[in-house]
Amino acid sequence: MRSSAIAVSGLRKAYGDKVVLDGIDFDVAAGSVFSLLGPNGAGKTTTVNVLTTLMKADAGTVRIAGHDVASATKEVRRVIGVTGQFAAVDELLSGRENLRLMADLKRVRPGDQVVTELLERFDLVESADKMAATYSGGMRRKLDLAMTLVGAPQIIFLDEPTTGLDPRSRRTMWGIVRELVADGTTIFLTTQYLEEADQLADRIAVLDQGHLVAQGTPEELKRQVPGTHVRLRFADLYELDEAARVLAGATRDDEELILRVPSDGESKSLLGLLSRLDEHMINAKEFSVHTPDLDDVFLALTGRAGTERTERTERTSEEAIAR
Ligand SMILES: Nc1ncnc2c1ncn2[C@@H]1O[C@H](COP(=O)(O)OP(=O)(O)OP(=O)(O)O)[C@@H](O)[C@H]1O
Repeated sequence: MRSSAIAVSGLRKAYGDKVVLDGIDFDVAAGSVFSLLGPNGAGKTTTVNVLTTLMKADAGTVRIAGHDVASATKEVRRVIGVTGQFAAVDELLSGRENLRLMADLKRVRPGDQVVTELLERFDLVESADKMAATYSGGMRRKLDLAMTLVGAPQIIFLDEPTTGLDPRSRRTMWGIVRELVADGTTIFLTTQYLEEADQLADRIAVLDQGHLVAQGTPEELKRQVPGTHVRLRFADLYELDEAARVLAGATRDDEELILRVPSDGESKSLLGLLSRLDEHMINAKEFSVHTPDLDDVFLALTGRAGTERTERTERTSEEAIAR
């Protein structure tokens, strides 16, 4: 069995009378990616702050590489790297100077060599001597992460590393995370993006209103929600009624005019389903086969949609209004 890089037990934290973490427990195996998933304000940054010694917990214990965060702050700081939502990058320095400063602070030798390697690894060589203020958001995040890697920490905390990044920069970040894990680094990643956790994490914990409402591998979490189904959208309630009568075992959403029909998703079953609708002269406006994803998990666990879906829905309705 792999040793534990992070062990959290009974962690509690409140701001005044607002309880943000209400006794949470989890364990992260060394060399794995653990993702803490939760909507805005769920307490992800608070968790990172406690785990990285920046904030004291009200109760509970946290061990990082075996060291207690409350009593062995120095030892903990020696083995971790932290990339926060608010980048530690000094805008008035160049990328190279920022890295050099970090290498000096951490007394990493030979500093120049480490800096050159990181600039190359993060594809920042061309802009290395430009002021960081001129960098794009994606470049700044890369520089921030490169600075975190100076001194090769065993355990890295990434607090929403891709929030606000375009899809291409997000994928670059994912690639870097995968490389780090391949080298044996442990990653603690917070994210609002279900897809990100699904892509990167060995284990996921879902934080909601102070509690971890689920923990497991992405596959285990997906198993907690209804399986593959066909989703049909109709023009009006009359068509929905008709379809619901014809297709046994379907569940309906009257507001959205949607019918969900359990299915294995194979072409033969789909053809059968469509033929039945056609025989009864029922037309579906939309037709899709849906395999459960982490969005469904979040919805099933918390009764609310995940952030990505909320954004997507808002965008769709804005687009609809614009049209
Ligand atoms: N220093 C503070 N004093 C009072 N309340 C705070 C403080 N820091 C955070 N909070 C509140 O605690 C809750 C959790 O905040 P936290 O930043 O940990 O959430 P988060 O999951 O990281 O959210 P986000 O995705 O928006 O970064 C929020 O409601 C926040 O407003």
